[in-house]
Amino acid sequence: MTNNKQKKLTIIGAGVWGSALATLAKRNQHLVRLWSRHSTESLEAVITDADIILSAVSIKGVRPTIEKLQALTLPEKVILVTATKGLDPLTTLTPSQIWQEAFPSHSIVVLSGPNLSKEIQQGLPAATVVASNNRSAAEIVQAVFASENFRVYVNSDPLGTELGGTLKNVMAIAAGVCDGLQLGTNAKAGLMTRALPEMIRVGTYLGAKASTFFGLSGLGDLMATCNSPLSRNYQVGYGLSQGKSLEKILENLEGTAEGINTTEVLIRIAQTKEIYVPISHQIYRLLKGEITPQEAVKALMEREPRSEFHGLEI
Ligand SMILES: NC(=O)c1ccc[n+]([C@@H]2O[C@H](COP(=O)([O-])OP(=O)(O)OC[C@H]3O[C@@H](n4cnc5c(N)ncnc54)[C@H](O)[C@@H]3O)[C@@H](O)[C@H]2O)c1
Ligand SMILES: O=P(O)(O)OC[C@H](O)CO
Repeated sequence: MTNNKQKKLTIIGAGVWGSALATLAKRNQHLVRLWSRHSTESLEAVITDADIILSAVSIKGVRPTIEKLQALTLPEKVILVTATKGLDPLTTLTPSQIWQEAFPSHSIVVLSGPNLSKEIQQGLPAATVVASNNRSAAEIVQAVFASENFRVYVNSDPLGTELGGTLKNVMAIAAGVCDGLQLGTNAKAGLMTRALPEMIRVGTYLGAKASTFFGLSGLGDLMATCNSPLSRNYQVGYGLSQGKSLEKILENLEGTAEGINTTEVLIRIAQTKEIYVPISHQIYRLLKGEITPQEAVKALMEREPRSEFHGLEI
C-alpha cells in the first residue's frame, strides 16, 4: 500500500460527520463505501478489500460496531480510523482505546479537529489532525482527506487529540449557556480560557500530552464549537439558558450532542481521581436539573480565589 494511490475506504456511520468525511474522500477520487446499521448491504460486503475502515458513529455505537467487525475477518494491514468524540460510559475509555483493545495488531488513527460538518459539506476551508502511534498509517489517512479545502496535520498523540475533541463538548454546552444568558464578551473569553486548563488537567491525568491541547484538536475545536450555533453541544447549552428542559431540547436536536454523556463520564473520572473540574461540575449539575443556569454562573464566580495555573505544568 503506498501513500499516493487510490484507496478503498469504508466509512461506518452515515450520520452528518460520516457523510461529510465521505464527501471529502470522494472529492479526492478514493473509492468510498458509506455504511450504517440501517444499510441493506451487509457490513462484510462493504469492508471486503478495504484499505481503511473509518468509524464515525456516536459513542454509543462504538462497541456494537466493534463487535460486528470482530465477527468478521479484518486483515492486519487494514488501517482503523476513529472520528468519534466521546467517552465510553461503561469503562470511561476513549474510542481509540476501545478500538486498540479490540484490534491490538491493527494501526489505529484518530481524526479530530475543528470540523463542523455543515461547513465541511459546503466546501469551506478547514483544518484537522490525524494522530497515531504509527506515523505512516497517519500519513496514509492524511493523504486520503487532504485537499485545497481541507488541511490535514499529523501528530503522535492520539489520546490527546481525541480528548481535545471530546472534552471541549462539555465546554461548548457552557459556552451556549454563556451566550444564551448574554453574559458578554469578557465572560465568554474568561470561560473559554479557563476551559483549556480544565481540559489539560483531565487529559494529562489520563496520559495525554499537555501540548496537544494547544493544537487544532484542543484549542482549535474549543474555539469552533464554543462559538458556533451549528454545534449541537452549544445548542444544548443555549436551550438550557432559555429555560427549556433537556428532554425538549433533545427532541428538536439534529444528531448527537456527545457532551451530555461525556459530562457524566468525566465527572465520574474527576470524582474518583480528585481532578479539579469546576466548569464541568456546574454543567453536570445543570444537566441533572439540580441548578439553574444563573446558579451555575454564580457558583463559578463565587469560588475560592486561586492561582491561574494551579495544578498545571505547562
Ligand atoms: N457533526 C460534526 O460536525 C462532527 C464533527 C466531528 C466529529 N463528530 C463526532 O462524530 C460522531 C458522530 O457524529 P454525527 O454528527 O455524525 O452524529 P449523528 O447523530 O448524525 O450520527 C451518529 C451515527 O452513529 C450511528 N449510531 C448511533 N448509535 C449506534 C449504535 N448503537 N450502533 C451503531 N451505530 C450507531 C448512527 O447510525 C449514525 O450513523 C460523534 O461522536 C461526534 O461527536 C461530529
Ligand atoms: O455539533 P457538535 O457540538 O457535536 O460539534 C461538532 C464538532 O465536534 C466540531 O468540531
